Amino acid sequence: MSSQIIPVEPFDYVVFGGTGDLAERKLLPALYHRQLDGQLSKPTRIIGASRSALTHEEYRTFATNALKEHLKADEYQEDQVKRFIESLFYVSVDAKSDNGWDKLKQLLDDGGKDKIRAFYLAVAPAIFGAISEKIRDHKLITKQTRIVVEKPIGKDLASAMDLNDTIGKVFREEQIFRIDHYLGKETVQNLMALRFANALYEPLWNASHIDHVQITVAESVGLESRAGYYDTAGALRDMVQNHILQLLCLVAMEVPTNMSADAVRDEKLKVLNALKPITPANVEKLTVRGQYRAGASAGGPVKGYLEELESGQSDTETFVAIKAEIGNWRWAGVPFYIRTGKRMAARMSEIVITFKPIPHSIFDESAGRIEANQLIIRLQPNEGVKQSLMIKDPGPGGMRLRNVSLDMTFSEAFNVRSADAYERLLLDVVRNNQTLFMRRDEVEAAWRWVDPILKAWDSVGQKPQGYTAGTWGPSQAIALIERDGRTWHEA
Ligand SMILES: NC(=O)C1=CN([C@@H]2O[C@H](COP(=O)(O)OP(=O)(O)OC[C@H]3O[C@@H](n4cnc5c(N)ncnc54)[C@H](OP(=O)(O)O)[C@@H]3O)[C@@H](O)[C@H]2O)C=CC1
Ligand SMILES: O=C1O[C@H](COP(=O)(O)O)[C@@H](O)[C@H](O)[C@H]1O
Repeated sequence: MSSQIIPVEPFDYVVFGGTGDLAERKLLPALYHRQLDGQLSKPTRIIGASRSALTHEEYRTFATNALKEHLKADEYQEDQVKRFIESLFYVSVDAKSDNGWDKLKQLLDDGGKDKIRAFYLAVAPAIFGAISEKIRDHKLITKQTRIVVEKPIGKDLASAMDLNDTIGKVFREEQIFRIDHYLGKETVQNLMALRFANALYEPLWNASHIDHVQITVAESVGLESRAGYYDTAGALRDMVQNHILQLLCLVAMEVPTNMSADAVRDEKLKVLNALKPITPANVEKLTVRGQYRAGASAGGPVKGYLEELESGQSDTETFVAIKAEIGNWRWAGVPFYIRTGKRMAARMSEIVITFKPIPHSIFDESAGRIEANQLIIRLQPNEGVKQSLMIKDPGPGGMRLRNVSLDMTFSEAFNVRSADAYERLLLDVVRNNQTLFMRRDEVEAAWRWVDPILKAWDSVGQKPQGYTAGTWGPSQAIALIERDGRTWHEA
């Protein structure tokens, strides 16, 4: 066990949707990893809850198979798996009936009413309300209870407000943990460390010194098995409304007075409220929608988006690029170029801060071109931070300048495994720390900016442009930034 790992108090985690894809691929492996690192104390219990009629033993078999499939060979350690599996239980409940709820109450109460109790809603948002009400009606809420809610939180402002109202009728805001798994990524937290634990950047972190910011979240995968959900959402709702706007907020927010949940979230909220509106008058200039066509990925040829759909037709975007601006003193006139898409050339997510060029060069032409400094924060792959600097080419050949990078890849620098975002977030719930979770007003403010873009696309009839799978998106996305005399950063 690393000396930095502090065990948390014992807890009961009830995972509604405990037999689903999210539980299988992410939640169970994340909790197992925390045990492996020595962070779970006895008598912690993880209780799967969904309609399927399973015994505790059958659920343990399900979980063992999930760990076998989703852990690396050296992470699957028989003795550790055995210990983990012993902490698993299962209750069959239906959100829409009273079946099973008394059993769940009995199991929880057996663990003690003072024990930390977390309910994770890894189910479709349509049953968030029904489950919340059952939790209340069957008196499962104790002083130590929190609820965790997965995305999507709505498909527009009105539905997000409805969902927040529904959950808010049962739980207080301090009990509600709205997950955005990007906030649990190591580099995203490092962004705050970089900005607020160094004297170096903050004085330069404004429109006087920063030329522009780029945020790219590129995926090489396509729809996988999520066509039903994705085709009703699209890239703007699926990635921009939540993950990308959260990244933008962390880059752009003022310095919070401390790391408390509300201090950080107050500052993020101000950024969301300061985003300049995109309207039918400017939407075609400021946004690009794309949809992938047949092409190639690392594994060989891949189908186009429409061929993956049963209906064979759709105007849903699988790519979006936006030139956003923040209307405040710190960021006036600094464009934030954002882009995200599926079936792009690589899985690559990064934030690039490009500083302004030096105001005057004292070097003659033989020194070569002086490039603007860039700070690159890599989310994936190879999480890390890179700072480019101009230096003199070594040797006696005169003053020739070269652009070099101070490059730090966290896993190499610290020789540690990069933990999955869910590992951090699941335990922040236990620790009752909401700093990396979205507050209601943030989610709604994000929709307040996104909704008009969706409406503007409809109103001007802006359809997605085709792009070949395995590329960086439609040519119009390149034009979006090149019109301003800038280019997308090439990883
Ligand atoms: N999968 C992922 O990677 C991600 C998922 N999410 C979100 O997480 C949520 C769950 O997703 P995912 O795991 O993929 O979905 P799945 O469809 O794989 O799983 C749904 C789960 O809900 C249970 N369930 C369905 N109806 C009821 C009911 N009436 N009462 C009790 N349990 C019920 C199902 O079990 P049973 O049939 O036995 O009842 C199953 O365990 C969704 O909101 C999704 O958008 C968010 C980010 C990523
Ligand atoms: O929330 C989502 O995120 C994933 C991308 O997450 P990452 O951690 O693999 O970068 C995306 O594939 C999915 O469509 C979206 O719903």
